Amino acid sequence: MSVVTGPAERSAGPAGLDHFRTLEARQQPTWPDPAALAAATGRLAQAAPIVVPAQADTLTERLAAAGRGEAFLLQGGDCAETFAEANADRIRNKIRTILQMAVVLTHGASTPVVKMGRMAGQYAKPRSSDTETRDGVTLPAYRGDMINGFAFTEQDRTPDPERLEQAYRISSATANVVRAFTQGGFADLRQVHEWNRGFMRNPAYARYEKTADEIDRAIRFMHACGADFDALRSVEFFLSHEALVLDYERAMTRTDQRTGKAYDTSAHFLWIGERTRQLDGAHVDFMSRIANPIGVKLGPGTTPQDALALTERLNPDNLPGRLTFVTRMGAGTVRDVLPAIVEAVTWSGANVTWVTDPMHGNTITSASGYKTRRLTDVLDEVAGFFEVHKRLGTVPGGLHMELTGDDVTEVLGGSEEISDEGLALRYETLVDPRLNHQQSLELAFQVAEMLRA
Ligand SMILES: O=C[C@H](O)[C@H](O)COP(=O)(O)O
Ligand SMILES: C=C(OP(=O)(O)O)C(=O)O
Repeated sequence: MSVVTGPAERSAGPAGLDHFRTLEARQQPTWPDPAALAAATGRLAQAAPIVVPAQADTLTERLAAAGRGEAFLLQGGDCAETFAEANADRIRNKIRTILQMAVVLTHGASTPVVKMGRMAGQYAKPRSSDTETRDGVTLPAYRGDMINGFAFTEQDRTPDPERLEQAYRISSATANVVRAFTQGGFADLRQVHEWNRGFMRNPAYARYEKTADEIDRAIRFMHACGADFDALRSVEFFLSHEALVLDYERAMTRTDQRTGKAYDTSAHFLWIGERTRQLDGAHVDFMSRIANPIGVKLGPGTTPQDALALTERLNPDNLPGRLTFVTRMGAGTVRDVLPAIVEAVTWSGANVTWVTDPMHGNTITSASGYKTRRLTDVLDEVAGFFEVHKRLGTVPGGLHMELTGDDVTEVLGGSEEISDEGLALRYETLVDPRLNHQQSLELAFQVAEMLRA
């Protein structure tokens, strides 16, 4: 835990943007060389933005619609992106998975699905412990490629500010590839539906055939009505990550010429994690001063008072779409803890978009020692989230998932059953387990059924 320090010339930045430097900032790296940090963030402060403020404003409108039940958010991507895997194949696979899920969810929800990647910036992780010990050797914990390397050597594990610039360059390149895939015909609705049909060829997935048939018929109906499918060849796709490393987020913040407001141009949407959402902490202060749409993760220890205080602090103007609460309670807890929070916020009149993260409250260690999750728990938390909102007459606005487009074996279960022994086959995540491509699609089909119900 440390107070973030930075170059003096920015300590009195516009609109108190640097006030966070006087507050406690949890989960920050201990940079060994302050001069190198100042040089790196100074260069970042001059760099071109990754996203522009107008796109962030568009997302605020989309999230407001999700808050009213007129759209549904699908946010997904790696737990921790890595520099090594920021290549076209991996990015394409992830986008394809999200697009496939989105078609199924659009059908289930009968509303537009807002598509958002945990991508192009998800390079920093909060950790339970500052250090890791192996065979009697203790080194700093791996905190994400933006900070240090995964290899267990002193050199790799020492936080290196040059990595902030590398994260910026790789995120910019990723954003470019994302735009190429989502604007260039790859997103064609008919093609995406064909991929889902391919998924159905596996007998294990026959139970989803009815939904696929219905989507088929809907597409043929649209075609018969003369729908312009060429206009559906590109999709809106937004970028997001956890705003954890405040030196990076501050350096990427620019004043918007149109409005004079500050926007963090590292992503359209940023969220504060469960471990850094202290009301008087640096993260909440910094995020209260930027105009992007933002999220806060709420774990099972959240009280209704905590949630209310966050709405007042982070969205004093009560702008719809500005604030999303991403609840991650755990399958066994969501039905007990979530109702009081939703009720209190709803009664206060605060505009909040409610999203479920069914991953982070359901992490377990397998008998074979892997950090994993059960697909059944993930689905159960989503079901609990829908049940609570249905009971209260409030709006379940979306899903926040850790997933990948590849055939990894990190989460237990699924129709192509991944067992405890199977985890070792392709366990590739550097921090938390992700749904693989097939599991992600299965989840989408099951959530579509919940949405229709
Ligand atoms: O993604 C969430 C956290 O970074 C992660 O769960 C922390 O994991 P740890 O307990 O292994 O540090
Ligand atoms: C760390 C994360 O989640 P949480 O803050 O909910 O634990 C995350 O989403 O990567």
